[in-house]
Amino acid sequence: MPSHAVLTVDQKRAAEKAAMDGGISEWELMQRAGEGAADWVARMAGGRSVCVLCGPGNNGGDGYVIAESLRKRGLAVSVVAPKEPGSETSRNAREYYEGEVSDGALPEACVYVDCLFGYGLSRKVEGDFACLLAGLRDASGFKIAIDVPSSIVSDTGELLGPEVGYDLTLALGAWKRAHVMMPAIARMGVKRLVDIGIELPDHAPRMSLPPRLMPPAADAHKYRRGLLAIVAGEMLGAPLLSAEAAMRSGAGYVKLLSEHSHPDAPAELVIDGAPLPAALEDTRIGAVLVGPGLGRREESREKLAAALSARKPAVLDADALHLLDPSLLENADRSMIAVTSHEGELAALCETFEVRGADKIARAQELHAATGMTVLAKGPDSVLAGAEGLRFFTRGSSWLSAAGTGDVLAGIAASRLAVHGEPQRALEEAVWLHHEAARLAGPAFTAGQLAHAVKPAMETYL
Ligand SMILES: NC(=O)C1=CN([C@@H]2O[C@H](COP(=O)(O)OP(=O)(O)OC[C@H]3O[C@@H](n4cnc5c(N)ncnc54)[C@H](OP(=O)(O)O)[C@@H]3O)[C@@H](O)[C@H]2O)[C@@H](O)CC1
Ligand SMILES: Nc1ncnc2c1ncn2[C@@H]1O[C@H](COP(=O)(O)OP(=O)(O)O)[C@@H](O)[C@H]1O
Ligand SMILES: [K+]
Repeated sequence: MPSHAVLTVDQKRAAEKAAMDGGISEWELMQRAGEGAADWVARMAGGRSVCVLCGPGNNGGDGYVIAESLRKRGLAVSVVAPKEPGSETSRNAREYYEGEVSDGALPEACVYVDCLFGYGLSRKVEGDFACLLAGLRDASGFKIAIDVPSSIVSDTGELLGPEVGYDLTLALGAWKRAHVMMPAIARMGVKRLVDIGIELPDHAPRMSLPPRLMPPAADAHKYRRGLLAIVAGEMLGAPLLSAEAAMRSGAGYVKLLSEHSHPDAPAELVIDGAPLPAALEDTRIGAVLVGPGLGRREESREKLAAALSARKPAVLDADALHLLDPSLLENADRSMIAVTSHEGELAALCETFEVRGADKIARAQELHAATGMTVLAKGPDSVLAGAEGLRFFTRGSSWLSAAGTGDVLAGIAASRLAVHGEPQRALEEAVWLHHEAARLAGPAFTAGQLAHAVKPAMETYL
């Protein structure tokens, strides 16, 4: 089975070195990479012409192997290489390719394969390389990036040259950080992994895998399936959206803890008006959600304090993340807390807990390390940091960029937490269900419609 590890360049180089120390030559690895990529390119080309752009390093070496493989399959192939190969293995590859190589402008082709630079990109792309990439950006053919798009830094997703939009990106041997980070992923098109048969580190950060959900046990009842208590605050709409999603995500019983009446609340949502500390004493509560619509006043802080000192599995979202501070965490069971923060909330938490990570991945990881909470840093490049390590997700629908979709996510996560009590698993399941609900809801949905689509999304993973 291919590994789902997401590696830094150092980790990838170490894995390749270990394979070579084990007796596989670099040339053998390059042939595997090139042949595996050529299978995809041939499929996409469907007999049409292909142009391969080759750089001076091993990414360029892959390009010559791809070109030769396509040539042998009878395709019309052209190769452009502004500079001669510089490494021994890429020189082998250049000799292996029996066709013509030009160092001129980008020729016309139906499919372009970009092998200028892979994870070895070390500085701004300029001169002939930049001209070729600008030509590629403006060309109308199908564009395939090999390993990492040539203007993108593998470890950071940073752009160091012309911004080309690819249709397909083929990661060789392992996913790299750039394959999960914005803005890089927005330019990569569909992403696929080409297995080159090297062992990858067991405990590396990895892509999240689709969850496998279970129907309730034969002897289930509403409490055993999970009782979720949602703490209501100043604004009524947000916790109701969370509740709509939570009722469709597996919990057997969803309660809104609120001193106010909610005329718009659905009939199946129980409203408990008891004073909050007393309501939270119910030992049957499997999880608490606090934050959506909570407000940021002194009463809001008291509610958050009460929710945390109940020491139950909890999802913290929205206002709760602005109110949270080290003193509030003193009475809490941090290992049972799941946080769903967007960029602004993550920044606020990092400031409160003095976390200064260089990028989103580092911030999520360091916030988890500093607090013990399981942290989901949301967005098109959601990253989850918890006791089981880092998890990355493929990008969800951009229609999720609508008000209230975060309340829906928090409701799903809290519902899953009420079902099994495991924060990292709950957040992972929630992201998948959220993305699937968005896919099923199609374009231009409202947060309420998204919450309703969680029910059919559940079916996908049962
Ligand atoms: N190792 C293995 O086992 C396997 C590796 N594989 C493949 O190798 C790729 C990594 O290869 P790599 O390390 O040779 O780096 P690569 O991405 O080709 O670039 C380095 C070259 O580009 C140059 N250069 C950099 N930036 C530049 C710039 N802005 N402008 C101009 N030049 C620039 C740099 O030159 P220098 O900095 O030395 O001047 C050097 O010559 C990897 O992504 C995968 O595709 C697969 O075959 C599987 C097996
Ligand atoms: N462009 C996007 N592509 C994919 N997912 C997105 C995008 N923008 C937002 N999302 C997702 O939508 C949700 C928005 O949550 P949030 O910002 O808390 O919204 P709100 O506070 O209005 O409920 C998050 O789950 C986030 O990952
Ligand atoms: K490339």
